[in-house]
Amino acid sequence: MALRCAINLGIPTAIHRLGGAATLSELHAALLVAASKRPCLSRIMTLLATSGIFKSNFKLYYHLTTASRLLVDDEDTTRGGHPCISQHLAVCSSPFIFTASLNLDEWLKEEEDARTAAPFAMAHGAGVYDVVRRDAAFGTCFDEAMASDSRFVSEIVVRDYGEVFAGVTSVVDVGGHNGTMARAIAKAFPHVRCSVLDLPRVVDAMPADDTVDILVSFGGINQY
Ligand SMILES: C[S@@+](CC[C@H](N)C(=O)[O-])C[C@H]1O[C@@H](n2cnc3c(N)ncnc32)[C@H](O)[C@@H]1O
Repeated sequence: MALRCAINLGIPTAIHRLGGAATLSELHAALLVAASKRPCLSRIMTLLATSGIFKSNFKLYYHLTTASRLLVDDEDTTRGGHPCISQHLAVCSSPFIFTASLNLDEWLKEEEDARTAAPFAMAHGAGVYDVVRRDAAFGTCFDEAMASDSRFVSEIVVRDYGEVFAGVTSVVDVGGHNGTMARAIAKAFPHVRCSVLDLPRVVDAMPADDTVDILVSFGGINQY
């Protein structure tokens, strides 16, 4: 929850704009934190420094770490190919997912069978994709989260795991969302013909180009 708070307040981006390290006073000046709540910000920063999200220099300066650099959401970094996974973490810590996670212990005790509801459905009476469809705000956050995750992972896949595609002539990214992964593979390995299969709602919003083939899935929706 402290991490969610830091992302929503824009703390990693503020530290980045202050040169990669910031004092509490500099953060106070940069963030929308009420004056009376400033001591609480100090506690949140201490907690996040203890967890390795930031590095504290005797509580004078808070530095970005490898982890929090991935949370910087700034045009100058994202345009330069710097990955940002804040959107993904925002969904993981959202009320919908948090409430679902409260059912994990009960869900683990149930034997798996066709009637077993996933933790998300236990909490909300509907699956993730039903809620994505009916709750516009959650749907937007979910789409942004998937897009940020794909940008992050696709960069690593093409950079570090290229040998996987040796001898492969075609790939279908099943549940490939907006096609970020398939486009990255097609661009890095032109000998691979790439297709993206996803639900009509997602496919309809997908930018069309001749890099990848777009396939519509009318199958049952996978649920968590
Ligand atoms: C968890 S997201 C993963 C997105 C992307 N592959 C990534 O790693 O970021 C799962 C994707 O599966 C899609 N999906 C769910 N049920 C599907 C189905 N029956 N057929 C095709 N895609 C489906 C969703 O729309 C969503 O884009």
